[in-house]
Amino acid sequence: MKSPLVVFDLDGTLLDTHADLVESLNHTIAALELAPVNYSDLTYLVGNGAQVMIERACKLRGYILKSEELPTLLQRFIAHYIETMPGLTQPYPGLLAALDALRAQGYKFAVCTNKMESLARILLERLGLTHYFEAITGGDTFTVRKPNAEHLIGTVERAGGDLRRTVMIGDSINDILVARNAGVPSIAVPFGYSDVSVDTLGPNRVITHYDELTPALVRDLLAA
Ligand SMILES: O=C(O)COP(=O)(O)O
Ligand SMILES: [Mg+2]
Repeated sequence: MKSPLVVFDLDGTLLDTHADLVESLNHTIAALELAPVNYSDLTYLVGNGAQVMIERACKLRGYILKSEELPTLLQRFIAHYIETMPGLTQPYPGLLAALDALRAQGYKFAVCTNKMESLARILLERLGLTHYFEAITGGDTFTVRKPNAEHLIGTVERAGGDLRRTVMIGDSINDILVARNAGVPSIAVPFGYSDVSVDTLGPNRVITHYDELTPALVRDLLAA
């Protein structure tokens, strides 16, 4: 039988990326002389990748981006973000202890993020976390991305897992929806980037700290 798999979203779930996202995003929109965004704006901006984040930040500042302006801005964001990473980004409290405890019981892990795969890989590598994950997929890995079920299904395949023995954990609507669309139980965390309270998204469970992500919890969700 295949090992049980826990699939993690990245921004706002595994890692608190807010300070660096704000900084690189503000560097990007400064090229248009737009006023900076702040941390609380991220709940609306993050969750669909860098391109959407830039588009929404411009909209928030009353500027409707022309499609031909986007590639240059995206490159500006990517260059700044790569140079900064890992910056102030850190795993959320208790994450590493939870991963170690689950791993000791035979659980495997993967990352399913709408961040670009290359950025996710660089960030996890610079934080020394890559070794935890059997697979890392991003918003540009497949032809579709979260909340499309195929993003999660493809991630589980690459990780050598079994969809029937998989749990998804995330901070926003796309994570709960991708789990539902793929028929996988979900756990929501309230400390990331959701503009609505995560319990209204309909996850199977909400945990407020990683000390609640125990082998017993994952086992219960898989058994249900
Ligand atoms: O970068 C984003 O906008 C979203 O990233 P996430 O899917 O890891 O939350
Ligand atoms: Mg997220």
